Amino acid sequence: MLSVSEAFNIVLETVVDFGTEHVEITQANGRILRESIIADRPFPPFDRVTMDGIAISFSDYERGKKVFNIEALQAAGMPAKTLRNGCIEVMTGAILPENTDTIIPYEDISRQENSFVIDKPIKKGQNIHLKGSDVVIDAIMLLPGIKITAAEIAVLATVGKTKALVSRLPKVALVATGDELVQIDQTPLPHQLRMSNVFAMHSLLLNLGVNASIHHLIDEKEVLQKSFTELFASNDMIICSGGVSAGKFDYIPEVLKGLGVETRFHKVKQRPGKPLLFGVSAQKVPFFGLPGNPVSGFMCMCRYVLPWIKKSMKMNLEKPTHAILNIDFKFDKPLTFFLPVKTETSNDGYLLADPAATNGSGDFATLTSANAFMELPEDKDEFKAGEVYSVWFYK
Ligand SMILES: Nc1nc2c(c(=O)[nH]1)N[C@H]1C(S)=C(S)[C@@H](COP(=O)(O)OP(=O)(O)OC[C@H]3O[C@@H](n4cnc5c(N)ncnc54)[C@H](O)[C@@H]3O)O[C@H]1N2
Ligand code: MOO
Repeated sequence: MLSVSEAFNIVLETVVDFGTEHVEITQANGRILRESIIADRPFPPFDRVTMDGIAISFSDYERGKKVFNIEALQAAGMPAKTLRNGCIEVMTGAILPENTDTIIPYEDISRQENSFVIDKPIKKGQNIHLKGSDVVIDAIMLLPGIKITAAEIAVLATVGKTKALVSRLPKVALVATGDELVQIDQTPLPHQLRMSNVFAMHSLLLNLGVNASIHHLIDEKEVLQKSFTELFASNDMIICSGGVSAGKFDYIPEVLKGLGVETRFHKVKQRPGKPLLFGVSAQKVPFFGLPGNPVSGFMCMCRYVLPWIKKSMKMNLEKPTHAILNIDFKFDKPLTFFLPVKTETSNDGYLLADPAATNGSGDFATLTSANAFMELPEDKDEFKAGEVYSVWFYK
């Protein structure tokens, strides 16, 4: 049986490319950029006044001049005026007037009829945001692979991009299998359940901006065979919940084989989620067969499926976050254990993880009081408070 890292590597080896598309800047939030964004001008594009006040030539002040005649007003949006020998009133955001090199705010001057008197010591070049001091022209401002957020949107806007080239989003089918499942708007009989798993998975996908169609298939080989044939033909990936363990009606591995889907692995040394199956169709459409137990499927989404989607969207994968286990914990099976934890930053800045009380992999209600899974390695049985392990966030 594979370890978590072996299984993860196999999953990442089979990433695909969903292609690219152009989207309007107002629709680009959360999408993965696929082009370099180049500065079409220096930033700031001109020497920019940063305080309301007056612009002078420092050499006049250096020679002992304290009273400056007001020659003109230079507001933001006006072309540059030229100083003769007094001062020009300037507003924040204005281009620096010609022949000036120093800005003195109103707070440090007093008005005398048609002049300003400098009341406080000043420094040459003060209160000017120099042209190109943030970014030089032709510099790369954004690289492909980043997630577009508000900060990147401002950059796109400032270089005049009305549209951005981003990764196309995959077309995903989410499939719930099992005769015990009913739709969520139905009242289940005593032996039935509402199909919660696929809706949780749908929500995890939405965090990446990815939508998915939701399907329910009953445990009948012919139904599974026919439906999966159609789903493989019309989707970029299939995420299936249930039917992958050892039960008499767990037909998924057999059905996949019949469809020519190559199983890359089935079962991983982990709890929950041991029966995880991963396969790839002849057309390179991946199939994630997640165990039906709700916490298992949820964890496998966070640990395997979402990173696969991120990498296929050519997103730079962030390094795993680490947290400090806050109380001792024991797990004595030779499996990696994914412990639901609630993380909190201590007053001295450490990320602490408190295990959430759970009844195991069927207890999805516990996930509401946690926000991450802590990955406890298979080669240890005892985990001590103060030890550091990686965490996979879902909130
Ligand atoms: N003899 C063995 N039995 C089991 C093994 C094993 O290795 N040998 N593995 C156990 C583990 S671990 C898990 S996890 C489950 C996984 O089983 P399946 O993937 O076949 O899932 P199902 O049997 O279809 O369902 C399990 C459980 O989850 C509920 N479920 C399924 N889908 C949904 C859904 N969409 N929404 C809500 N709940 C769902 C289902 O009703 C079952 O209670 O197998 C163990 N058994
Ligand atoms: O994945 Mo199973 O959930 O270990 O119970």
